[in-house]
Amino acid sequence: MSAPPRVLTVAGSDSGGGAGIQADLKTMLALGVHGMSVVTAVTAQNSLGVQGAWELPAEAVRAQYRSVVDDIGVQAIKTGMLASAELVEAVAELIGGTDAPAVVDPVGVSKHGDPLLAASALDSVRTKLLQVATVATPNLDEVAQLTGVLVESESGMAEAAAAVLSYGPRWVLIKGGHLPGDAVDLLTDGSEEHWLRAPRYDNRHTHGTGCTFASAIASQLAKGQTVPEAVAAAKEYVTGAIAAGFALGGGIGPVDHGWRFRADGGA
Ligand SMILES: Nc1ncnc2c1ncn2[C@@H]1O[C@H](COP(=O)(O)OP(=O)(O)OP(=O)(O)O)[C@@H](O)[C@H]1O
Ligand SMILES: Cc1ncc(COP(=O)(O)O)c(N)n1
Repeated sequence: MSAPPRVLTVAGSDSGGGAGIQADLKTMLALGVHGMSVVTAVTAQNSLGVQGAWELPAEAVRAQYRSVVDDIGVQAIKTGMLASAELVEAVAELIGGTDAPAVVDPVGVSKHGDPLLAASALDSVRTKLLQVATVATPNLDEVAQLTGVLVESESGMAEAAAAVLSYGPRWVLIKGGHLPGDAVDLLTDGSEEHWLRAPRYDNRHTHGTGCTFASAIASQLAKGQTVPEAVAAAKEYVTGAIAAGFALGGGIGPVDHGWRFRADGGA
């Protein structure tokens, strides 16, 4: 049997299993690729928030990355929580030296508002990490932090996209999930514009949406799709996962990474 495409996530661990490394690996399994991980930080986290976070030394991050890339190889990479300027710079350098598309989710804070990236790392994200991204996937809060552009409606998304593209990613996906109305995102490389629209589900259990979306894009890229094809397929997957999100614990539950298996009556 031939091996499935291989996808690497470089991200933080979410002990609650809804976001971070755990969301990424579940998404990769659901989309039929072989998921691998470089852990950047460990969080003590649940449906109520982040109770603690511990960053790994840059040396441990580099060693995990080399172990995977040098032996197994990767067809796509996804980055999530990178915690500090030192880790952002180390990861940007590693990705820059690897011949695989990279989906960069510039994670800043958790859904509960807990910081997952030091303020002192923002400049490294702007000048080092975005440059090596094939697709950058900021939400509107991350757009504001990185570029100063405040988006209050769909009409502001193109300006936000141009501001992010000025830092060098090939494509940017501006996620409008935090706006009212339909869940609308804009994908552009500065010449093509693709608007992705889905119904908004009135479901508070949306922990992990951003991680899931970015990992789904990386999985589809690893299968050989173009960026617009990969983002369209990933949008369909994340929308189904949000629609099926379920309650766990006393707060915000996770999206359902296994919704397609369950829809088929399996799992
Ligand atoms: N209630 C919802 N119903 C349908 N789609 C949604 C909903 N909320 C967000 N989305 C979509 O989910 C995807 C992720 O967007 P979002 O803006 O939530 O990312 P994010 O804030 O980075 O996620 P996270 O908070 O997990 O980091 C986008 O395609 C967005 O349009
Ligand atoms: C380790 C880790 N990575 C990313 C997120 C963002 O996900 P969300 O915004 O849904 O909390 C998170 N909460 N934890």
